Amino acid sequence: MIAAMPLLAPPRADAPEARSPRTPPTLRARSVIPGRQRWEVPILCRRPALAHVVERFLNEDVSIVEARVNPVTGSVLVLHAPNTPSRFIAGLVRDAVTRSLACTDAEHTAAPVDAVNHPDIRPRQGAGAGDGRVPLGGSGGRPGPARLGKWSAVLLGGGAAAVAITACGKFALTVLGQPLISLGLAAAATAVVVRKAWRRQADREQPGSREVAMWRRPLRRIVGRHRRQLGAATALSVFAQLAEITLYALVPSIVLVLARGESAFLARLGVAGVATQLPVLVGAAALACLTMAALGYGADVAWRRLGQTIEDDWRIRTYAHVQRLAPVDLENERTSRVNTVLTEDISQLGSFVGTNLHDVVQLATSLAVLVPVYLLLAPQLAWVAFAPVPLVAWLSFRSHERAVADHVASGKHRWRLHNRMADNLQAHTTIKVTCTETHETTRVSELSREYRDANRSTDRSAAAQTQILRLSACSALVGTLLLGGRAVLGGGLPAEAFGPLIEMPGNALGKLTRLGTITDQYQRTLAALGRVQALNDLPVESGADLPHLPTQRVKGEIELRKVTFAYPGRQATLRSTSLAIAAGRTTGIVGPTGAGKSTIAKLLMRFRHADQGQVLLDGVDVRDLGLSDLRHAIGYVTQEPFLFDSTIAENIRYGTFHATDAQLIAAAHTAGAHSFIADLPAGYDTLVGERGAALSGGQKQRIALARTILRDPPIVILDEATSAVDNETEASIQRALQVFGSNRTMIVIAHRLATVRGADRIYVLGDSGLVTEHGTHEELLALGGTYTNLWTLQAGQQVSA
Ligand SMILES: Nc1ncnc2c1ncn2[C@@H]1O[C@H](COP(=O)(O)OP(=O)(O)OP(=O)(O)O)[C@@H](O)[C@H]1O
Repeated sequence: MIAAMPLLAPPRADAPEARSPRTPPTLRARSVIPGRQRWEVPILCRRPALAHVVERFLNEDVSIVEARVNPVTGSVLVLHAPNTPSRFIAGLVRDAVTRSLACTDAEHTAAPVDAVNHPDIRPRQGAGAGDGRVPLGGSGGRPGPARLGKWSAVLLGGGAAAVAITACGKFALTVLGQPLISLGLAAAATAVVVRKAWRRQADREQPGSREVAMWRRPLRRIVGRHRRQLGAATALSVFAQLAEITLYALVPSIVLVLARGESAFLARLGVAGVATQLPVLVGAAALACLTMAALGYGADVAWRRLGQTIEDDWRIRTYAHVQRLAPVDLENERTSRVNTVLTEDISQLGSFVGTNLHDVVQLATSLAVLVPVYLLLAPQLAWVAFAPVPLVAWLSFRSHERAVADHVASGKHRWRLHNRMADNLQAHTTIKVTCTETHETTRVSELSREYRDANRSTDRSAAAQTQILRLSACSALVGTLLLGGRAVLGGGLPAEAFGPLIEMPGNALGKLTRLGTITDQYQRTLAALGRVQALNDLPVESGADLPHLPTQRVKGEIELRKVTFAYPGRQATLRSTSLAIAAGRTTGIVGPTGAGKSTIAKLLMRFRHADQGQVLLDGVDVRDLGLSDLRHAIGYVTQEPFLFDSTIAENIRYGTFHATDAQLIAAAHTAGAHSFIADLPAGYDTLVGERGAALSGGQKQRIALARTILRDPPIVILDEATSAVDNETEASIQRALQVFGSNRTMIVIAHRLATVRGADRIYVLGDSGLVTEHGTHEELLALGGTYTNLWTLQAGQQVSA
């Protein structure tokens, strides 16, 4: 029996990280891909009890599908919905670790975490009777004592404030009645609310946005050279908002004129008598209404257009940059990350400008009007108008955070349901074969019901939050009516000055309710800008400015001189490899899988660079040749060629866009593709589908071969380019290629020795790209080495086949 030990022992001296639970734990991203993240958390290393609690906290979170913590390595694996922002998950991991660490404190004062199924976890003696569950508080899932402490503080603070106001209510009212003091207090309180919310959101959802915000004028970077458009959209927004405020001010004034008979202010302006004043005021209101609608429409269109222009601008610029990146930056999972930046992040920049900036300008205009108007016309009411500002700002942030959490919760259910349905559709044959239709229908119904229930509670809370926000915003209206009415009755405020002020705070506060969303969007935009900028900062392939190499001057003599090369983090693929490829001849390269044959082609095309040694073309190091010229001189056909989702003709013409139909068909003939293309109902106009899905492997290879033949480069590399075609077709392609290949440097990489049999020279590679044999087919057979063994083996296989 394992001896009982403290529930969560403090970090051991030999633990990799010993820190106070108050300092944020160190997290290092190991891999972050949509739907799956792996983090390294040193503090969890060799602390099984802590790791177990972190795992439980994470698995209790609705946004996480599954979490696994390895106490030996301190690695945390999180599986989640692919559309959940990865930063959000990172925040959850950090939060779970912090909360688990905080339990170390809590165990002194409250119920322990528990003695659940883990031998390391035992309640401390006298620490309270655990019920076998982690004490979680409400939706936040925080340990009870922490929440209790927070609420006690709120209650104590509220109580103290109430006592203070009762005790010195008159004094407080007198102080608040000073407009500048009330304005200052409201501004300070709002600043505190915004700052706290900003930090919370930045830490939980968008790490990195704070750093980007430190850049000088991030908005200016986003907008770039479209400042004029920004100015025009801003002006339209400001005037539309002024028209709206005017309308809000005119309506109560009209009612006032009707009630009191006449407006002294208008009479002083020469518009006397209610019969004249009424149509003037109504006309002004109608004009304000029209202006508001027209300018509002103009502003909306201008902002949307600006958003789209910015998006378009960034996308084109970034895409052009991505095209010039080294292939190494676009391999494997990096492609999906780059794709996310090009699509989602750049859309975020555009949509923030297109939708949220409009709101920001309107809010700023409302406050810019509200403050001086109140200070001028009714300074004694200013505190009523300003007091709800921090409260509404706080509620706006809270409701937005809740909305995000709700959205994540329902997103998890939606993801499960969609996954199940997509799986079932793909597995329809299996389901039919196993007669499990009813079973699957039941499973989908259950998931659908869970999703419906999750949505119901999300909808309820969203509706409640909207109304709570409205209610708080309306409190300003009630306060203004109450205190303003009393001031008018007491003679301290002229009714004519009070009328236009009634609706103004409500209008401004209504806009303030969007503050949470705007701040959140701003942070997302900053984080997106950071990623877009990082992509744009990646170095491009060098060599565009190197000496020109006209294709017609290329002879095609290639040499690898003691080349050593290793992919990052791998053993050397080529170790001091040397080989010479004669100009205008056909050279075969054979060898076991992984020997480095394709790597030689990549080095020649400068997709990668040799760590040592040189790759020479016509005696010049390829690094000293113009990149575009070098690649123009080489035609490279791979085993798995890429076909675009268009017609066969367009795919063959890709790169030689002006080729005539006759040239196109001639190339297809040489590649052995014409006969099968001609048999298709739409011939050369046949759509090949996504990545050539509507064609067989051998057909795709022949189209790619035709594409290179049409380009007519002086050097051609066929890297298993005909591996998927049958022997007979390959033999006929080879016959056709003999004409095409005369006076052209051809490098044929193949496993099937029959493919290279006719080559002028064949290199046999061994481990680490070492050349073990070379010569013609006959010379190699005479050697009786590896090549002979392979040939005998393959010939035997053919005979038995
Ligand atoms: N992008 C890469 N990153 C890391 N390692 C790589 C990469 N590409 C290839 N390798 C490794 O380099 C070695 C040589 O690969 P290469 O594709 O050149 O072999 P090959 O001789 O052409 O093999 P095959 O006959 O199977 O096509 C292999 O061990 C492979 O795993």
